[in-house]
Amino acid sequence: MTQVIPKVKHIAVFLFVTLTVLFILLKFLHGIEVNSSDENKNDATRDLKFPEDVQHATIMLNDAYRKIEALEEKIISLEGRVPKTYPDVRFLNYLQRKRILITGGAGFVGSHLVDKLMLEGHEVIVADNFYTGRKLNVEQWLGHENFELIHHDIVNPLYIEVDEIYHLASPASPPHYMHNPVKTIKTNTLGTINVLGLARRLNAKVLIASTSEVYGDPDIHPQPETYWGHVNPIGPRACYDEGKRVSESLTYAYAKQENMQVRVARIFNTYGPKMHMNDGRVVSNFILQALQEDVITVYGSGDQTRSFQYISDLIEGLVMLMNSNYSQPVNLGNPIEHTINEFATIIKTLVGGNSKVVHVSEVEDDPQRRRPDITRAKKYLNWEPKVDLNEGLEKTVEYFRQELKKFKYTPRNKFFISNRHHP
Ligand SMILES: O=C(O)[C@H]1O[C@H](OP(=O)(O)OP(=O)(O)OC[C@H]2O[C@@H](n3ccc(=O)[nH]c3=O)[C@H](O)[C@@H]2O)[C@H](O)[C@@H](O)[C@@H]1O
Repeated sequence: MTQVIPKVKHIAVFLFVTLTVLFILLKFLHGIEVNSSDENKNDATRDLKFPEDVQHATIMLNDAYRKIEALEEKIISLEGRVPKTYPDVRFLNYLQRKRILITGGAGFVGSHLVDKLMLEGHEVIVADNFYTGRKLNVEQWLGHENFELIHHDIVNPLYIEVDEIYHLASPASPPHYMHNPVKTIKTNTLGTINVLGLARRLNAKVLIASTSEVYGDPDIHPQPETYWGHVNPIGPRACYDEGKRVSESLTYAYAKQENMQVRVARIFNTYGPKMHMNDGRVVSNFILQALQEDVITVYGSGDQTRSFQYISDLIEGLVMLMNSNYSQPVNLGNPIEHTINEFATIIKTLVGGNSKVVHVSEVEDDPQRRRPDITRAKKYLNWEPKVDLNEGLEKTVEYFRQELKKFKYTPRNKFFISNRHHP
């Protein structure tokens, strides 16, 4: 028995020591665990911070993308507005090169004249109030050393130095000139006085753009320049018809009194690319209506007639008249005449599609027949139109087709919304 007790004592001591070691070991291990879980906690905290960083970086990246996109757009728009290369212009020495002012040079006719005179090597200054003209029309010349664009309303005097002046400033489409008849009269009276005054001061040659509308609703057919016309002086078209008649009167009064060199072009219905989508005249209306399979609107019976000339023929005629020695009025137009009904069929056939021709109410004082007698132009300028109606219309249809891709046209509201950003 005495031998058993020490054995038990030994076992108890052994157990005590073992348990104590185990306890210390466990304690130690627990300590490690606690520490390592703290470290994990720190890692976790770091993990929590990381998404914030990513979020922040993403915001910055998106911001950078937006800025790059804006810059790219700006570059595209600048490249579009200021071409790196200009069309080749002829070189003229200082004796041949003229400095030419075109009032209304950003309009339909004016901008085509700009192209011709620039290509010939002259210096061209355009003065336009952008009432119906558009910078877009002369965009290809912006920045060219021979070209200058002035935002100026010719109702106010203009003081510059030039050798020749083409005075084209005036709204020309009936809905445009009737929209603000007083302004139309001012442009054709005060505007013409300012132009003639400038020409007198500079001893410059001046060409005034007049119109077939000075013949009004003619009772002589076709119309020679010697015909005095049949105009209602108080009708809705009077602002334009009478405005242009006064413009002509002023021109010949100045010429006689001040011994000036003047030219007067009586322009008949003209069409072609660069016409405003919202021009409102028959050519642009019918083409746009046909292209969009909308109804083709004939005003009145459609038996009234017009004779249509292509823009390049007119431009050639204007320059030939300016360069001639002939100072009396000259008709510039195509003598091939069509009724408006025939014209609707021509457009329908050319464009195709399923547009219906509808007759709507007639326009007050609408001239019933119009066709130029171009004997004078042939004799004194050796000019006659060259472009066939179908050929000219094909180019014009193609132009409007492209315009429709760029703009949404809403004829009812008479405005259109750009599909692309215009600066
Ligand atoms: O170019 C000319 O000689 C002159 O004539 C035009 O006047 P207008 O001939 O009445 O021009 P449009 O508006 O094109 O009208 C031509 C004919 O088509 C008709 N029309 C016009 C638009 C339309 O949608 N439907 C339609 O039947 C008119 O009633 C008119 O009988 C312009 O007023 C002038 O700028 C220009 O000087």
